[in-house]
Amino acid sequence: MPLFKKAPPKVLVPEKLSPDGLALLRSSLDVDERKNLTPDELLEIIPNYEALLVRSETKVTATLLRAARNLKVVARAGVGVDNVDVEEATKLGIVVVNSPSGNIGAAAEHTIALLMSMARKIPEGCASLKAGKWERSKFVGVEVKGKVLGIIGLGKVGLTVARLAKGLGMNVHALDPYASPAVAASASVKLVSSLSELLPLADFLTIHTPLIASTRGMISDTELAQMKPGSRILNVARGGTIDETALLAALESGHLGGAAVDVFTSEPPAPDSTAAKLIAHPRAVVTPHLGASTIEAQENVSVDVCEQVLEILKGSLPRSAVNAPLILPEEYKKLQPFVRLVEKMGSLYTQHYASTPGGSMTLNTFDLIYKGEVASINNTTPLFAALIKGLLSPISSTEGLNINIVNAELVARERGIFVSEQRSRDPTEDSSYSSLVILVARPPSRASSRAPVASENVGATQTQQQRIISGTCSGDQPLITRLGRFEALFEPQGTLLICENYDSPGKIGVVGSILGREGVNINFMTVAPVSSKLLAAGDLTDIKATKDGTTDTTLKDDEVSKEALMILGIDRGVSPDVTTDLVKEGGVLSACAVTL
Ligand SMILES: NC(=O)c1ccc[n+]([C@@H]2O[C@H](COP(=O)([O-])OP(=O)(O)OC[C@H]3O[C@@H](n4cnc5c(N)ncnc54)[C@H](O)[C@@H]3O)[C@@H](O)[C@H]2O)c1
Ligand SMILES: O=C(O)[C@H](O)COP(=O)(O)O
Repeated sequence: MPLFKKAPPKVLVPEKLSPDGLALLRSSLDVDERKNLTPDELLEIIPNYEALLVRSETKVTATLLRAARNLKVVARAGVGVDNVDVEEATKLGIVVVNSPSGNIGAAAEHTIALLMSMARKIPEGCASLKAGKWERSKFVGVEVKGKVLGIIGLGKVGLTVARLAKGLGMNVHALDPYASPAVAASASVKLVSSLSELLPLADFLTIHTPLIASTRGMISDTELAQMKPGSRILNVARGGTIDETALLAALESGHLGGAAVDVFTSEPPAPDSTAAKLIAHPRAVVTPHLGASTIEAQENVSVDVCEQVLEILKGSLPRSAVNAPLILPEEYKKLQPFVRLVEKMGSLYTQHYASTPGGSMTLNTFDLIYKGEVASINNTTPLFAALIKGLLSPISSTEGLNINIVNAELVARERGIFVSEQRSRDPTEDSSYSSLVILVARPPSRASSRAPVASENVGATQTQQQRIISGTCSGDQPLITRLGRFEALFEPQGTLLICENYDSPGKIGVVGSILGREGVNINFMTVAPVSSKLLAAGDLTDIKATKDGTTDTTLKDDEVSKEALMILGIDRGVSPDVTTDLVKEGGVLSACAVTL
């Protein structure tokens, strides 16, 4: 069965990405590889695409994002998202994902390769030999063993570089105000507390920070002057962390013994720029942003982001959204089935309750209650977003309403939907389920669109029985366990016909023949009786509550227990005429079709 019901979503790939990831997309998406597009060409075609896959060359500007009417995701096949206007993407509800660790090893190894090249003058020796010369005494290098490597930024790449450098026998000192002393100690790295402490120590200095306000121009004339004469510097992080003019001057004056640079303030550097002069300097070893350019790293990042693109276009959670609350990888597996469940519950709510004649979304204030094991999920933002998406997707065009974890709260606020999330770690009242999610509609009130998850006490909801849906997950499979006053057990999947009726002989046959007349096949059927707990509690007013919140005065007390919901899985949607006939001719109390 195709993954997407309509035409496959279109994906634009304007840069070279490893085919391994793209192969994952091609079976279900329309992948368009268009290299060497000018910014104007990109702007012109971007409205046709739902996903954009880039590396560091494509500038994903605010103008481009605003023009991208159908864009749901920008995937950066790499770490740095400095070429993407993440703030604008967030405002527009476009998810930005990256691959935070796919190229770490490659970047660290490239740093070591440049370090050794610079120490042993490999590029110069190589160029000289290729030019037909044999100049052995000209290219005498230095050993790195026993030398001090200073690292600025002891994150993923910095720490990997530290470990590799320790293997080469170097003494490693690092400056990173946010690094864990325990992690540094585990890699035998001595943490220092300031640049002025680190710079005079280092024989080699390497930068591994992001380019942010505190690191822009972090190494300039003053800092270079504090380094040992003849020391060497490396930048495989981001252009702009080292001031290129100051670096060129320090090389020209002979103060620095060498510089190895993979990244530049402007890429590719303009012909007459300072960076171009730096590149031309004889003691500079340079590469054109090749830190992540290994077959392995490109496979890693490509597969990583392509998987995420598929997830997002299917409406699921991305692993590494840059502009969304972080979902811990260990929570992802646990969360995913519940995200699907809650979205289905929201959609069922709108289609079942809002489809009541005269019904509407007037009950727009909800309790979303997590009970049992699901209550231990710390980050419930994806569940909140799934509810908003489920509630609204049946009543809005998918193009217009691009709800995701990034913009759900804003959309909810704009739509006047208020959700109070509550949790109870107590076992669920129905001990056969280890987790239950309960959605209860409350009379409208003005509150925050998303009240904090806090309460351990969910007793307050017990009187709000009318519009209530509860569900659980069996493995990865969402199941609805309660719909209104009926105890159910069905998969919220496909088109379902939900009929309320008196549980009497022959009813199923009549419904079946009306559907047969219309050429509708029944795939499965289940009957949901009135909740035994409600009957035991004897609150008949509550039991007699109708779907639209009023009380059914025609229902005799002894008839209550005979009521049931008939839930039929059918192979297509049915017209309102069919549901009207079911009530008129089939003798059911109410009927509605939902597609989940
Ligand atoms: N050349 C390439 O192809 C290539 C490949 C991969 C990564 N990178 C770049 O390498 C850099 C590091 O990547 P990462 O994945 O290790 O990032 P990371 O976020 O894991 O690590 C960055 C570290 O810098 C530290 N830091 C932040 N501000 C600092 C400051 N003012 N002083 C000292 N330390 C500071 C942070 O605490 C963090 O530990 C990034 O700029 C990334 O874009 C380049
Ligand atoms: O941020 C990154 O991942 C690196 O700088 C690699 O960039 P690239 O994908 O353009 O090689």
